[in-house]
Amino acid sequence: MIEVIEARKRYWRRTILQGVSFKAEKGAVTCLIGLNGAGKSTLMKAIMGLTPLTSGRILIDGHPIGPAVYERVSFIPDHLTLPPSMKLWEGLRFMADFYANWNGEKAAELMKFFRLSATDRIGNLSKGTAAKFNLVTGLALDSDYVLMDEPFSGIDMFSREMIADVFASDLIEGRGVLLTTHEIGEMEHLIDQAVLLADGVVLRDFKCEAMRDAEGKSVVDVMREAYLA
Ligand SMILES: Nc1ncnc2c1ncn2[C@@H]1O[C@H](COP(=O)(O)OP(=O)(O)OP(=O)(O)O)[C@@H](O)[C@H]1O
Repeated sequence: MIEVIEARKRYWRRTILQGVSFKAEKGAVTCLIGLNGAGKSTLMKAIMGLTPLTSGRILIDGHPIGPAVYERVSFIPDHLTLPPSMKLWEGLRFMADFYANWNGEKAAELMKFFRLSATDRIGNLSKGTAAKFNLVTGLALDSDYVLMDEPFSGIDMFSREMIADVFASDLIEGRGVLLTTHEIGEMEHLIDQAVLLADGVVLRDFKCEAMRDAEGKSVVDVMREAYLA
C-alpha cells in the first residue's frame, strides 16, 4: 500500500499541499483527481522522491520512501523522457541496461499489444504513439506499484481504449496503480478508488463501486458535487 500522510508542500511562499492524506492499495487502481494546479503531479513526484515534501510522510508497504523501495515503484510521467534520436528498440535496450527490474518479455508483449514498430524513431512518434511507448517503458518494469501522470492526455479514442485494455489485462493485475487523469468519463469503469483534491486538501476519497451501489453516483457526479458546490 502507498500511504501519503499529512503531506504538505510549499513552493517558496505558495502552499500547494496542506496536509494531504490518502492510501492507494495494491491490486487496485486509485485515481487522483483535481483541477489544473491542484498538486497531483507534485504528489506523484513526492512519492517518487523527485521533490521533497515540506512535511508529512510517504510509506510504501510500511517503509519510508528511499532507494530500497524505488525498485518496487515505477513512475510513468506525462511525456517520454528517452532521447528523441533513439529508435524504439534502442530505447528498450537503454531501459534494460539501466533498470535491474526490466522485464524484456513484458516489454515485447506490450510492444505487440500496442502494435508499435521497434524501428521507428522516438522523435517521429505521434503524441498517442509516444504515450503508448511511454507506457511500455513504465509497465515493463517489474514493480509492485505503477504511478501514471495523465496517461490518457491528448490521446485519440481508439488509443485510449487500447490503454484501457491494458488496465484490464494481466500486465496490471495485482499491481497497485495510482494515476492522474482529466479524462475521467470514459475511464471511470477502470477506477477502484477516487481521491478528489482541491486547494491543497482532499475533498473526497471514496471507493467507486461502493459509491455507485450506495448512492447511485458516478465519479463525475461526485466531482460535480465537490467542485461545483
Ligand atoms: N518547481 C516548482 N516551483 C514553483 N511552483 C511549482 C513548481 N512545480 C509546480 N508548481 C506549482 O504547484 C502547483 C501544483 O502543480 P502540479 O503540477 O502539481 O499540479 P497538477 O494538479 O498536476 O496540475 P495539472 O492538472 O495542470 O497537471 C501549480 O500551481 C504549479 O504552478
